[in-house]
Amino acid sequence: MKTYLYPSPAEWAALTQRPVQKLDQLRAGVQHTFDLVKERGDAALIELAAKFDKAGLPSVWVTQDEVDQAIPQVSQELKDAIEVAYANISKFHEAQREPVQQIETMPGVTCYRKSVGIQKVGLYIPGGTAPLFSTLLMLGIPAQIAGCKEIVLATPPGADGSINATILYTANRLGITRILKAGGAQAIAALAFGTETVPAVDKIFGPGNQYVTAAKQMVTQLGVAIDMPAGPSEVLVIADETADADFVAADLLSQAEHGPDSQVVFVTNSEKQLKNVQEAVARQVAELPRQTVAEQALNNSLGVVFSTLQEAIDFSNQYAPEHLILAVDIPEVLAEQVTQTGSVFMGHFSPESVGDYASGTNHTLPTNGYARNYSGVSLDSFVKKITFQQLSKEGLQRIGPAVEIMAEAEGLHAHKHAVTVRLAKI
Ligand SMILES: NC(=O)c1ccc[n+]([C@@H]2O[C@H](COP(=O)([O-])OP(=O)(O)OC[C@H]3O[C@@H](n4cnc5c(N)ncnc54)[C@H](O)[C@@H]3O)[C@@H](O)[C@H]2O)c1
Ligand SMILES: N[C@H](CO)Cc1c[nH]c[nH+]1
Ligand SMILES: [Zn+2]
Repeated sequence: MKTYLYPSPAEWAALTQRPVQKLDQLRAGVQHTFDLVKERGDAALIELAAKFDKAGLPSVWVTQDEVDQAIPQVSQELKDAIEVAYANISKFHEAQREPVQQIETMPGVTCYRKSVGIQKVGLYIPGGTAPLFSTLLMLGIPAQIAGCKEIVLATPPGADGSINATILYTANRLGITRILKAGGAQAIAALAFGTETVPAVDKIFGPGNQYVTAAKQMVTQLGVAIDMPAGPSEVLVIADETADADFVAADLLSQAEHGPDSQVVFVTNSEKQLKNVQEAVARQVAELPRQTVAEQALNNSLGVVFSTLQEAIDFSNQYAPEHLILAVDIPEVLAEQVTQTGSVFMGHFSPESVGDYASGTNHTLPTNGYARNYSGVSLDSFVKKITFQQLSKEGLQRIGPAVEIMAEAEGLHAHKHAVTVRLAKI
C-alpha cells in the first residue's frame, strides 16, 4: 500500500486513478471475440472456453442432469445461509416496487406510470477466480420480482467443463433453467447477439473482470442495454482514531482478495491509525488462502492521511468508490455528506462483506469512478417504466387549446389537427 501524507487537492486527481486497463487498450481483443461469436456461434464459444477456461465442452448448455447432481453437493448449512440472504435481499428489493399512482394533472386528464419487467435479460455471474453464487442472488431475485420473462444465465466453466455446484443450486432455487457455460467477452457477445442456441437478450447484467466490463460497454454502442460498468471490486475506508485497526484491515482485505486488479483505499485523519492499519493488514494478509491475489491488489492500493475528516469525505466523493465504509465515531454526520459511491457501510460493526452476501442491499455496484453517474443494481434496473394517459371529453376541452397553440407555434399542424378534429365533434 502506497502512503500519502496530507496531499493537496491538486494531487487528488492522480490518486483517484484506478489500476485497471482503459477500454481503449482492451477494445481490439474484445472486438475480435465478438467477431468470432457472430461468425461461428456456439462453435466459437466452445473454442474460447478451451482457450480461456481450459475447458473441453461437448455443449455450451448445462443439462438438467448436471443441476440434479449439483443440488445434493451443497451442504444443508450453506443452503440455510442462502435462505437468510434470499429472504433479506427479497425483502429489500420487494420494497422497491413502485405503486401505480393515478394523477389527475387537470380535471379530466389522468396520467399514470407502470413498471413492466424487461422481457429478456442476461445475467453474467463471474466465475474466473471465485464462483460468485451470491451475485446470482443479487441479480436473480430482482429479475424475478420485476417479472422478467426470459432469464439466461452465463458463467464460465471450470477446467473440467462443469459449473460450480452452488451456482447451479442457486439457479435452481431461483427457477432459472437456461445456464450457458461461457465467460468473459464471449459470454457477453452471445447474450448480446445471440447464437444458433442462445437467445439474444434486451439487457445484460452482472459484474466481471475488465474483459467482461469492456465487452458490456461495447455492446451498448450496438443497442443492447447494460446495468452499468461493474468491474474489479473496490472499497474506501474512512477511519478516525476510534476505529479498530483489525476491523479496518479485514475490510480492506475482503475486497483486495477479489482480484489482482481490485483497489482498496484507506483514508484517515490520524497518522497513528495509518501505521496501526498497515501493521494489521500485514499480519492478516499472511493468513489468507488468497494471499497472493490480495498482495497484488495491495500493490495498487493507497493509504492517505488528511488533517480533517472533512477532507477525507471530500476525497472519497472525488474517488467515487464502489463501497464506502465510515469507520468513525459518529458515521451519521459523514454519511450526510456522501455524494458519490455505490453503497455505504456505517460504523464499526457494518463490515462490507455483510452487504456482499446478506444484509439485503445489492452488491452489483458501479466501479472505476462510475458511481459519479450510475447507481447500483436495484429493482428499477429490471423494469421499464411505461406512462399512460386518458382524457375525458371535458379533459380534452380543457387542455386542447393549450396544445393547439403550442403545436401552431412549433409549425406542426398535424399535431394541432389531432386536437382540433376532436374538439369539433364533442
Ligand atoms: N462491481 C461489482 O459489483 C462486482 C461484484 C462481484 C465481483 N466483481 C468483480 O468481478 C471480477 C470477477 O473476475 P474473474 O476474473 O474472477 O471472473 P470473470 O467471470 O469476470 O472472468 C473470467 C473470464 O474472463 C476471461 N478472461 C480471462 N483472462 C482473459 C484474457 N487474458 N483475455 C480475454 N479474456 C480473458 C475468460 O473468458 C474467463 O472465463 C473481479 O474483478 C471482482 O472484483 C465486481
Ligand atoms: N464485493 C463484490 C462486489 O464488488 C461482491 C462479492 C461477491 N462475493 C463476495 N463479494
Ligand atoms: Zn466482495
